[in-house]
Amino acid sequence: MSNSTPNRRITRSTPSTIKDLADGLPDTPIKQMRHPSETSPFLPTKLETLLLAIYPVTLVLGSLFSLLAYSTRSATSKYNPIHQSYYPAAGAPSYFATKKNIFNVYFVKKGWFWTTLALAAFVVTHPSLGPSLRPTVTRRRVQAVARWGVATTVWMLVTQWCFGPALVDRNFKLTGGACEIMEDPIKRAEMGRKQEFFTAQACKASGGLWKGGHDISGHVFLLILGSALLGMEILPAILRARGLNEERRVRVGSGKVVKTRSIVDGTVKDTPVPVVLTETEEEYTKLGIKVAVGVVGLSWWMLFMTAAFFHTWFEKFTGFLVAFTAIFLVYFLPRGVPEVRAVLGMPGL
Ligand SMILES: CCCCCCCC/C=C\CCCCCCCC(=O)SCCNC(=O)CCNC(=O)[C@H](O)C(C)(C)COP(=O)(O)OP(=O)(O)OC[C@H]1O[C@@H](n2cnc3c(N)ncnc32)[C@H](O)[C@@H]1OP(=O)(O)O
Repeated sequence: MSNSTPNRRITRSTPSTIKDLADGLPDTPIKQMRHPSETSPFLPTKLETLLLAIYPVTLVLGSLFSLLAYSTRSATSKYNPIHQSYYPAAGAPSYFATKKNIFNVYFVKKGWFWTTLALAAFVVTHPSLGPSLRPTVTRRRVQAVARWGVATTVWMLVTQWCFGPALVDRNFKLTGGACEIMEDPIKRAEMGRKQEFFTAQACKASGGLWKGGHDISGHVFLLILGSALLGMEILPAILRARGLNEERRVRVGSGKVVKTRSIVDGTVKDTPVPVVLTETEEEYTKLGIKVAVGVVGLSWWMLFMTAAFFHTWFEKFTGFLVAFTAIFLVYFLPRGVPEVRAVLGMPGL
């Protein structure tokens, strides 16, 4: 079919580059070479697939580890699904199998803060988004903050507050869960007055047991979403620093699927200019990347530990599924929908 089809929407006005002119022509062999594949823009590139595959592989390996490792089989306490941990904690197979381990308390339980801090460090220091360490507002910085905003909204709705209890708590109740105050008669009476506790946090804080429903793993969700967010943001910068550039596919206003190099529909306005950095700026740039890589690395380790010592297979699977849905919304939907891309942009473009 040629580009002159009457109902095809063409958003460009006057062709200003050779690429623009080529896009206006019928499908010639040259043009077909420029669009060698019409693969869905919603799908990750090969490198992204490989990197994203680390998550399910980590979950499976962690779960297998807990089944096979000598330390878990010989531990004096067993995994208790009601306490959601090895109980009593003193007999847990590893320091990382206890809820009070320092990385859980200060890193995962404050995970969104660390993710935000690492992203902020990258956004203010990396020259691909704006002048290093200067408070200049650039399109790329605004779009990076917009992507963070969407991810933060999803994190909040899933784990913190969704016009009342968070989605994980609502799901827990919908699947038959409830808060059971077992021992303390005063607390039991208090629970009677309040009818019931609606969130896992309120329930546990009152000494109750949050049991009976399906508890989507908040750890798996947060660790995957936070580290993938950082990974997807810094990947183009890391690749470019090594002289590489993995082409992603996007759908442009005319409906065509093209490689990112060919975007000419106005959703990306400027081309990267080579930046010359002072030594200090370069130091900060490297530091920004290092902080992000550090947070990604620790998140991966904690994901592995979570897979090995906490939750059921199904709880980990649903945590993974919800995180991947959010990653799709922030990083893959914009590739296929130009209107969303105009707002959220794409890292490195
Ligand atoms: C480009 C960006 C620009 C930004 C611009 C803005 C301007 C900035 C100015 C300045 C910047 C700096 C400021 C930024 C501010 C940012 C805003 C914030 O983000 S502040 C929010 C901080 N709060 C968090 O981060 C909470 C994160 N935590 C959570 O969401 C939850 O705690 C979550 C999801 C991690 C987990 O919830 P679960 O622990 O209740 O549930 P389950 O994962 O299902 O676990 C069940 C049980 O199993 C244990 N468990 C599971 N895995 C474990 C593991 N691996 N180790 C130990 N225990 C484990 C858990 O501890 C839990 O037990 P048990 O409830 O504690 O009794």
